[in-house]
Amino acid sequence: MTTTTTGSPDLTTGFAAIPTTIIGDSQDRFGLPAGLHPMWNSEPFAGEAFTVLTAPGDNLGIHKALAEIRPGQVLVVDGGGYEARALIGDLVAEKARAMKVAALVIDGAIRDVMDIADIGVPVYARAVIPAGPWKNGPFRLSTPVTVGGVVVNPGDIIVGDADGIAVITPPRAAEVLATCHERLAHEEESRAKYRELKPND
Ligand SMILES: O=C([O-])CC(=O)C(=O)O
Ligand SMILES: [Mg+2]
Repeated sequence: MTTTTTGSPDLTTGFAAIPTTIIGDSQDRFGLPAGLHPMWNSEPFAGEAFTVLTAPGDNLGIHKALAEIRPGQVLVVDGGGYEARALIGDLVAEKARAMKVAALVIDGAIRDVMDIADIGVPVYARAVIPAGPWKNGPFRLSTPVTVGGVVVNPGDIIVGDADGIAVITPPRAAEVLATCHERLAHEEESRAKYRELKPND
């Protein structure tokens, strides 16, 4: 079954300026995939999820997804967390850049990591390994998936920064974004106060 609910572009853009830590804290510290890390020092991003569920180590579905994905969307791939075979490399990253994809979030491994940094598409994954992918399927597109233990539905808002990934469900997005702004203001107050502390205060 496919569930597609779309967040408004304004809300999605609004989240790009919010740290993933604050987003997590603003939704009871849920919605934060574990084990996926930025593969290079990319800029923060936010976009809607285009999901792929694939057999571990097989990227046929990723190629099919890149023919359908829209500019600004985030390709979210449930590869079952398999780390022994890369699901993408520089060629897939080149394709993603051409399609103006906001980022690639891979619950699996990648390769060609140096070239990917040059290409400039943010990529989050579990591991780097030279072994390449099979290209046989099976796969499903635009279906609910799990990445790093978090369910991602097509159209969920995906945010990434140096700390990792946050997932926001569109029906809660406006409320979560408002809570994020409150928390940012509160943290700024605490930060200012702590800066004034002297030893033994
Ligand atoms: O062979 C593949 O599909 C993965 C890869 O190395 C690339 O995308 O450059
Ligand atoms: Mg390659």
